[in-house]
Amino acid sequence: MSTLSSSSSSSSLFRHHQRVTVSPIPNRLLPNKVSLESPRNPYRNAVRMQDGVVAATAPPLANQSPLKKLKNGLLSVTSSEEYKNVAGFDINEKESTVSITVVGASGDLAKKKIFPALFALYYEDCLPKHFTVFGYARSKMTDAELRNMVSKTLTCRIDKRVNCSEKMEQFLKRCFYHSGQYDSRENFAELDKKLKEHEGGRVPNRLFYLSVPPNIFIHAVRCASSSASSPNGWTRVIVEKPFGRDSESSAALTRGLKQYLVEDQIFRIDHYLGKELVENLSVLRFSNLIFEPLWSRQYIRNVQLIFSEDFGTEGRGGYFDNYGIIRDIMQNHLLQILALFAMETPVSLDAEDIRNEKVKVLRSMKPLELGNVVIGQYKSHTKGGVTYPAYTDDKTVPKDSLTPTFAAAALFIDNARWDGVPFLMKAGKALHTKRAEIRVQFRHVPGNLYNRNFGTDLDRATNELVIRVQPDEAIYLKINNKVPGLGMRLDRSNLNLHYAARYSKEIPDAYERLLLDAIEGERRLFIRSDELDAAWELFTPLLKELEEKKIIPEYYPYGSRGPVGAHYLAARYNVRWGDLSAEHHQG
Ligand SMILES: NC(=O)C1=CN([C@@H]2O[C@H](COP(=O)(O)OP(=O)(O)OC[C@H]3O[C@@H](n4cnc5c(N)ncnc54)[C@H](OP(=O)(O)O)[C@@H]3O)[C@@H](O)[C@H]2O)C=CC1
Ligand SMILES: O=C1O[C@H](COP(=O)(O)O)[C@@H](O)[C@H](O)[C@H]1O
Repeated sequence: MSTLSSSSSSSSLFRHHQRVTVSPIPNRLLPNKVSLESPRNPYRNAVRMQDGVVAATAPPLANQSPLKKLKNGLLSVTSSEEYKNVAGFDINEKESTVSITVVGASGDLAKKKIFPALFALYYEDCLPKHFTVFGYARSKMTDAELRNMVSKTLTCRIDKRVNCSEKMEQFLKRCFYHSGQYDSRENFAELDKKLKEHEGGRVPNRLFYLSVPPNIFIHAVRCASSSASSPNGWTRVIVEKPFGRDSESSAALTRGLKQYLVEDQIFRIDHYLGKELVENLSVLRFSNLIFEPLWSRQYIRNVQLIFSEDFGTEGRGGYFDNYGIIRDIMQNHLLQILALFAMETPVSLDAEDIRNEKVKVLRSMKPLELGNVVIGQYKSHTKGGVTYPAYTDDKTVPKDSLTPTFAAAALFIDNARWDGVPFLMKAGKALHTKRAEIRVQFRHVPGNLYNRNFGTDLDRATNELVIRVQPDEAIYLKINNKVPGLGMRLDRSNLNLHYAARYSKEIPDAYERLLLDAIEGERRLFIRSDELDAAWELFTPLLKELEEKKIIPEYYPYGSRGPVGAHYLAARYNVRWGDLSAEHHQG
């Protein structure tokens, strides 16, 4: 491992102009754009001086320039100023701290996802040395009551239970609460005072997580930015969806946020981008030779993006009825996956390069047409003596609601790579199974020598790549092979990367990755405002038409496979939904 040595053991590294030698870490070994202190920097301990001062090796903060200064493989500097110039890192920098304020801490998302994710990061030693978590909401609570509430939802990973309860206690001691109104500058100023006490004179960095209903976003941002933003560190705000309900309301939200924040401070979260297999999509495409050459209209017949849940909107009907499944899942989660799937190779893994490519895909797409969409709504169903409710049985949902709980759509990308390839999306609640997957169906083999072995149904013989995002993460490729023996019978088999079998490590929750990224200022997995605008442009005309024409959804029984209309839609493009074929269980 690379080491770092100093010619003196003095605690002040450059006090006497002593010469410091720093052995470089080859660029190729460093992860893309991580900060020195990042837990994702595998060399962070290697560059820590014995006296506790962090001295950076040349990369990653500096570009190639320090390498020019290398002599016998060592970087040589004489002063902190010179060090700062070559390494891009101020060795005398004051220690910093991160305060994470969960706005809406009494709510469902905070309890279910945000606090548990923060604890998991703490357990994994991924949070900075100095950090504090603050809950902020209107509910009256003491610090002890917050800790008690939070403690109920913290869990230890199955594969990592060592010291878990001690770690939980240590984590809870770092959690505090402040009760206040979301539109009160005074209340945020009180929060600011408390944050300062905990920051103890270090450079304060502040992250606000807006885990409140969307009508509160702007009030909270106004008050947080004017009364509780960091004076000399960074201030970032994570915003939860929904980002509006159409182009106009989304643009208004963006304008509102940008009155108080610059784009770089806004972290619009789409938690599907934090899922392991969605993150893996780019690795699969761009670090294997075998996929990218096939990744176009020349070899791909259709792409299917499928989301289903085996439960209804229970408990969230009030929110859901104003949005429906198209806004809840398709316009964000599935469209984001589509953009990552279809984008051209980005210039680099930098956030802006990736987001530039995603925007290009979205802007190359045609807005959805009503004729290419099927909507459904679940109705009550009795099975095995149990009666499952209809969507409209929810007391918070109007009895005559036409809000879709299911939708299927065909989308097209008008560019050279994807011209004519249907991208089919399907999303639904209260279906027979819970699953999210990407299915890529390849074209038939031209002049296939084995055609007669497949009978008349050539679709059965096409290769299909399945990326199962959840549950039971897997990537498998359906291929044709010969059944062993003297005859010539063909079979379908899966080349299967089954994560549970391949890796014993538990897969982190999406919120862990995204929170860590926000703390580190990594924007790659967050939605930029132009991406959001482009996404809404595709869906807004359709959503308006559905509502204006009061299109009646096709009713499907709770727990079923959804409306039959979805099959007709797919058939129009010569597609069969891969998740419904008899074989898909093999995966
Ligand atoms: N829950 C989930 O699984 C998901 C949620 N989201 C989004 O995350 C955000 C938070 O979600 P969730 O925790 O479920 O939301 P909640 O409805 O639980 O609201 C969070 C907190 O906000 C405050 N609040 C609620 N309603 C109002 C109101 N009308 N006026 C003022 N304050 C209010 C309450 O705190 P208090 O009364 O103490 O101030 C509540 O505890 C929302 O934007 C949601 O759309 C996104 C994806 C999934
Ligand atoms: O954003 C949302 O996602 C959840 C599904 O998330 P998952 O990580 O559990 O797959 C969905 O239930 C909810 O309606 C939607 O708002």
